[in-house]
Amino acid sequence: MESQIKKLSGLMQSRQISCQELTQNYLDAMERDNKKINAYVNPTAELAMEAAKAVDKKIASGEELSPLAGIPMTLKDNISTKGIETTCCSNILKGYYPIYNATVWEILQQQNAVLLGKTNMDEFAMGSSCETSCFGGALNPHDLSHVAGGSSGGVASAVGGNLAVYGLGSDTGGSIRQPASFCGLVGLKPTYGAVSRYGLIAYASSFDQIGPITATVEDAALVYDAISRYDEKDSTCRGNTGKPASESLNNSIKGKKIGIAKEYFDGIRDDVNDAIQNAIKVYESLGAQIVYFDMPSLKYSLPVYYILACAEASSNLGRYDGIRYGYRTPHYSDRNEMICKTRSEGFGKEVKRRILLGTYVLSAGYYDAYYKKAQNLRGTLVKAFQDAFQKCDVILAPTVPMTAFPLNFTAQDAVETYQTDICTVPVNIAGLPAVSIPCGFDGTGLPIGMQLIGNSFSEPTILNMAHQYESAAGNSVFPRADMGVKL
Ligand SMILES: NC(=O)C[C@H](N)C(=O)O
Repeated sequence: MESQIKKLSGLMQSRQISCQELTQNYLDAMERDNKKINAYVNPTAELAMEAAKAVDKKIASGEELSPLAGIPMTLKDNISTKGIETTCCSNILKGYYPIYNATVWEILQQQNAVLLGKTNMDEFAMGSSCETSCFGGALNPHDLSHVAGGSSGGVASAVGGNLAVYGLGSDTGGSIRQPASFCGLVGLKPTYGAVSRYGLIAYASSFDQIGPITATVEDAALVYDAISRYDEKDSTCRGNTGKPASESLNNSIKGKKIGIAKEYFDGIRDDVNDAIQNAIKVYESLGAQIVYFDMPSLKYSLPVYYILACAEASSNLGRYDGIRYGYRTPHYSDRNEMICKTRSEGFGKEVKRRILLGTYVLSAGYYDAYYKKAQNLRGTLVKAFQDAFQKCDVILAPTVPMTAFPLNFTAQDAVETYQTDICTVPVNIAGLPAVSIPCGFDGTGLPIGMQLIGNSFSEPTILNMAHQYESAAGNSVFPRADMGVKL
């Protein structure tokens, strides 16, 4: 599929459309369609037009610009934007205006990106449907009776509904890949440490990564190349020190080994399985070799993830106390009561559940039984992936065992919802990169996604494999919803 970023950049460079016209198209479409899908929680129309004006000036003066210059885009509402309200879609952060920018936003501003607004998400990124947002969930542009997914549901809803060309989300246990899969998009979760998280509001710091949600693989590669830079402000960040991913997309994949671990397919829906089997055939026709193996330790992924992520969340979210910023309860008699009431009133139900779970697994007496055991098993999973990459170049797996949930599905049973993260959490545990791409539809027309998982810093390889599939499978598996800006 043609890169949307390159196409629009070309139109602006050749003066067929100005950046102000393009941006206005998106703002008009947002005005008309955002109420249908609730993707944006904070549109930034004025700032967008200012940025667009500056881009038009630079184009007129002949300045050489990056392909991302003038491209209308969005940021998940947990990415700090100086002077622009950043809420994590939580009542406790309503009215919070960061005094500094996330590094990714600094980089994109330097590249003359045009921010259309901040998008919806599950509260503090905790959820798989976007429905834990204090603004109500973002809807799936392919079927408004279904969710966009989560937690970066607003980014996926906006890009899938043609209300942004691309967006940045964050992925702790699937939050970029799962909504991308639900909305028929490409979602890249980079290697832990490839992209700076400075200014990303923390959920679970040993898992969180920022990455793009886009309509095509080439777009994902272009955005990844722009943001994967070393940043001294994030001690876990080294950036991508290898070749740009966008330069490897057209490499032949003949002879590449694709690993299939049967555990990834346990309990997935038949139509999802069928779509992936078809994709495997496409890969075989491109000359790739399929290797099958077992990864029995994958079964520990869910408990390991939910124990460690909740433990880290309980610590990270300790900072919301009503003292320094964010919401403060209006009625209290002393400091303790103020903190207690602020947190009880400010956090939603799912966030409270995870803080309680995390505090429990870290408390004396339970630490060894849960937290320590989970840390040890994390090592086992890291090793299982290292062994797997002795046998193959990439692992192919479903992104989610099903397609987008109907509305309110996740409200019914928290544990059942956690289980739907079964295919996405393993790479976060091991710190690996993975890209989700569309590979078909279910019987009702909802998109199905599959993921390609690579070894650390192998983004060029997984994006090359994804791009080759995308080109061979054609537009039929890459749906565009009938709303927003028609390109
Ligand atoms: N944040 C994420 O990556 C989403 C995951 N479902 C979670 O709730 O933890």
